[in-house]
Formats: sequence, C-alpha cells, structure tokens
Amino acid sequence: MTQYRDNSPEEAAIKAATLIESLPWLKTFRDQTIVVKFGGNAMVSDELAQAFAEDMVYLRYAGLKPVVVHGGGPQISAMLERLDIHSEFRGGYRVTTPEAMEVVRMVLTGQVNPELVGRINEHGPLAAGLSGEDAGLFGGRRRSIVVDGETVDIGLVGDVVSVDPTSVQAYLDAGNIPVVSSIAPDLDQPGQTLNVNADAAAAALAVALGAAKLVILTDVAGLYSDWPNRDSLVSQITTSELRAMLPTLESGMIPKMTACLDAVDGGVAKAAIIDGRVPHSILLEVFTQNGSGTEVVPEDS
Ligand SMILES: Nc1ncnc2c1ncn2[C@@H]1O[C@H](COP(=O)(O)OP(=O)(O)O)[C@@H](O)[C@H]1O
Ligand SMILES: CC(=O)N[C@@H](CCC(=O)OP(=O)(O)O)C(=O)O
Repeated sequence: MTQYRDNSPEEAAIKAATLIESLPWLKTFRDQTIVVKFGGNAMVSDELAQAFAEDMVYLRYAGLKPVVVHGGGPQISAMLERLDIHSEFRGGYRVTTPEAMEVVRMVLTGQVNPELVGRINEHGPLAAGLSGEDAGLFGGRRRSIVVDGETVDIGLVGDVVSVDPTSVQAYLDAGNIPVVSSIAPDLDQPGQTLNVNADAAAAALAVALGAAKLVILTDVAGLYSDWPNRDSLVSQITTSELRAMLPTLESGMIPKMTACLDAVDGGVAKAAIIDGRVPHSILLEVFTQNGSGTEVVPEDS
C-alpha cells in the first residue's frame, strides 16, 4: 500500500496557481522555436547542467521547439591551462592562435557538445549534436577589435556572417532538440575554423530560424543599468534604450547585450538574459508573468 501526505489547502493553492499561470505562455509558445544559449558558470556545475537538461526536455514536451547553442569558455580555459598553452581575453574575446583553435574545437565539439547531448538524452532520445561547421550551418569572417582607437588582431576569432539553418530545422521537424557548438568555418580561408562568441552565434541562429525568443543564461541576475549597484536590475528594456546604454557597458555584458539587440533587430520578438545560477530559471522565464531576468523588446511592444 502506498500512502501520500495530503497537501495543505495553502500548498495546493500555490501549486495550482503556478501551474495555471503557465497557461497563456503554453498557448503563446506552442510550436514556436526558442533558442537557448548555455554557457559560462552554469555549465561547470553538475546540478545546474542537470537542471538545464531537464528544462530543455520540459520545453520540448510542453510543445515548444528548443534549440541549444552552447559555449564552454571555462572548459576551454581549463584545457588550455592543462596543455600549458597561454591564452588571454581582449575586449571580451579570447585571443585565439592556431594552436588554441585546435583546443577550442576539441573542447566545444568533442567534449562539451556530446556531454550536453548525453545529459538531455538521459530523458529520452531527443537531443542531436551539431557543430557550426556541419552542413554549412555557420559561415564566419575574421574580426579584430579596437582598443583605445587602435585596431588589435585577436587571431582566429570571427563573426557569424551567414547561417544555413536547414540541418537544424530538419532536426526540429523530426522532434529533436538540436545542440550546436559555436565554431564556424572561415568563408575567406577554406579549411580554416574560427572561434566565435557563443552569444553572437545564438543570436544569428535565432534570427535565421525565425525564433519567437532568444534566452541567454549567464552568471548574474540580468542586466544592471548601474553596474555593480545591485538595486539597478533592469526587467525590461527596448532596443533604442539598449542601443543608448551599450557604450557604457563593461566587457562581459557587451557581447550578450549586442546579441540580444541583433536578435530583436533581426525579428526575434523577445530576447532575455537570465540567471543561469538559479536552477530552472528558464522555466520561470518562459512560463511566468514576471519572467526571471532582463527582457529586450522591440520599440512598439
Ligand atoms: N551592466 C552589467 N550588468 C550585469 N553584469 C555585468 C554588467 N557589466 C559587466 N557585467 C559582468 O558581466 C558578467 C557576465 O559576462 P560573462 O562573464 O562573459 O558571462 P558568461 O560566462 O555567462 O558568458 C557578469 O558576471 C558581470 O560580472
Ligand atoms: C571568441 C571567444 O571568446 N570565444 C569563446 C567561445 C566560447 C564561449 O563563448 O563560451 P561562454 O559562453 O561559456 O563564455 C571562448 O573561446 O571562450
């Protein structure tokens, strides 16, 4: 015989309210594509990575079409250190030598990607791994950065300048959860691979897929208008407000907020930065009224 402890009426009311709060969002996002960028600190905690995998499976069974784009900065740094290869960041980008690029590809496509696919597939045969190099998914072009008015070469680092989402769409149509690593072939140098920022890759893919939403997990609660003043968390910001704020932001947030801006400018209805340190924060973002971080919306929303 199995016996259950009854919920108190108060507990039952709270649970029911939470479930029913999701109803309008289940309607809004049914059959919609949602691109989720996973990276940074949330990735190196086992508990958070497991919760993330559960969330992707939850979204899929709730009738959405999640697509994961992942980074792996901490894992790349750890492997470079183990191999005694020096690496540094400039303007938010890793200066990438040909030797470091081999490690970036090995870690992202050879380690982080299959680990994430495996975690999701503990719940059923859903996830399929892809690299930005597969089937022309991403096309990259080398970029430099400007520091104090001077152009600085940062090696094999690129922007995603073209996206062919055919392979990702085919996986979605088959009911799979595509999991994409953020590297891209160099369009100007056949045979060369470029290291691309994973936030930017996620934005480019969200635009190409016509996604309803881009969600970027990070290691803070969201965008602070007066960083590091913890009272200045922004819950919603329009593209023009964000454009005005961009030049005042510090390095870590620049690629993230630029990615959100590019996504919304490219037709994605909403882009959100949320706290990847909070287990299941993505469910709160998608299925509750207040969301959980900072939402970037078009002017007329
Ligand atoms: N205005 C801001 N609002 C929030 N975080 C900011 C801001 N300016 C700089 N940051 C920093 O950006 C970091 C996030 O960027 P990054 O470390 O590159 O993230 P991730 O590892 O998740 O890709 C935060 O941990 C914070 O230290
Ligand atoms: C050019 C560049 O800096 N590429 C990043 C790619 C990984 C990434 O973006 O990972 P996170 O999202 O975990 O930070 C890097 O080499 O670390």
